[in-house]
Amino acid sequence: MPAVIEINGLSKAFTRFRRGRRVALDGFDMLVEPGQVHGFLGPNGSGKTTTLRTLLGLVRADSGRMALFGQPTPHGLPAVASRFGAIVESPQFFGNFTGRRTLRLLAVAGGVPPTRVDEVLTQVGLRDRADERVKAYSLGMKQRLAVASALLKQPELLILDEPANGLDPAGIREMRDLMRGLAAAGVTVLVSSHILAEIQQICDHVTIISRGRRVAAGPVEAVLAGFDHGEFRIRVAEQTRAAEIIQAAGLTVAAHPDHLVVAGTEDPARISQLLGEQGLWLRELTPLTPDLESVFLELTDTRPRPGVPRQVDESVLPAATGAREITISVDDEGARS
Ligand SMILES: Nc1ncnc2c1ncn2[C@@H]1O[C@H](COP(=O)(O)OP(=O)(O)OP(=O)(O)O)[C@@H](O)[C@H]1O
Repeated sequence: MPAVIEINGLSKAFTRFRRGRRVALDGFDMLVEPGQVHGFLGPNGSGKTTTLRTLLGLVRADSGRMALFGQPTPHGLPAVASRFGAIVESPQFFGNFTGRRTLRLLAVAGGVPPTRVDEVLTQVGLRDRADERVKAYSLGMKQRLAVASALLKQPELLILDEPANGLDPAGIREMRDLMRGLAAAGVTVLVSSHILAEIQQICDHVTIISRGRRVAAGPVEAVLAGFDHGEFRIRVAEQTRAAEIIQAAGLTVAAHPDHLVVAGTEDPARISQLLGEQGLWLRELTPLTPDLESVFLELTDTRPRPGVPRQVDESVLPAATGAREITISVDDEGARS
């Protein structure tokens, strides 16, 4: 079965009047396989929207190859148009139309049976409000209407650019549940977002982009595992003495104001034994497992630094030196390569 989305070496620079060229994509690669809920992460200005717009034929690439369901794009788009739905720009609806009328018109225009309208309204949880005018909808309801419009064709792939943008926590949660439901129904989902905790909760795979290049890709857990340094946070009453004992045993210790970070052993029992033998009792011993946010900040080098103003468009930063790419794939037997 061909990949749902395959992008190789995609490059795009925008030429701005009297302001020179801005490189948005610089040899970007991406692979999305059927059934994945794939998170697409990157700082502001890293090239996410440009990638999606180029894939959908809205922007012309300078170079590189892209395919949707094995069909090269943009030329092959008509052949696969009925197989995917995408919300890449903020959708604009007529405020005076009801949600139901909006979807009915879109169904007619797309040659979709009108019975689909109620199905998608139910799917996105808008059925009770379907006969209200769109201008009375909250932002979250408008987002759902947009998702409903993309679902009319029963797509195999749904592409969502920042679906949680502007939503309150309840709205984000609803959007998350909606995406989970779609994934459970077998829809492949590609979702770009800044909300890393959300991505970590709903996505099984991830691609991280920085300055127009892929810097990490693979199953979320495998990408995180690549950043697991096998550290433990410990709290103990006599911190200085504890640090000396641990160091003397050949482990490494970093002291923080109210805790120590210990590395050099995979076995937490070793730490408690070392300290217990010297009459020191642990108040806390926690494995430090990386989360997507810390991995993202490390890979994209966008961690805020005290006293240093942050540049919000990543594409204007000087290229990071020593950037590494982590690509982790899992073969059919589940073995990592
Ligand atoms: N039409 C355009 N003309 C000129 N520059 C553009 C255009 N579209 C995008 N860019 C520039 O390309 C770079 C990448 O933009 P893009 O919108 O793809 O980033 P993004 O990762 O989606 O960012 P955000 O998370 O802020 O939406 C930015 O510097 C942006 O200003």
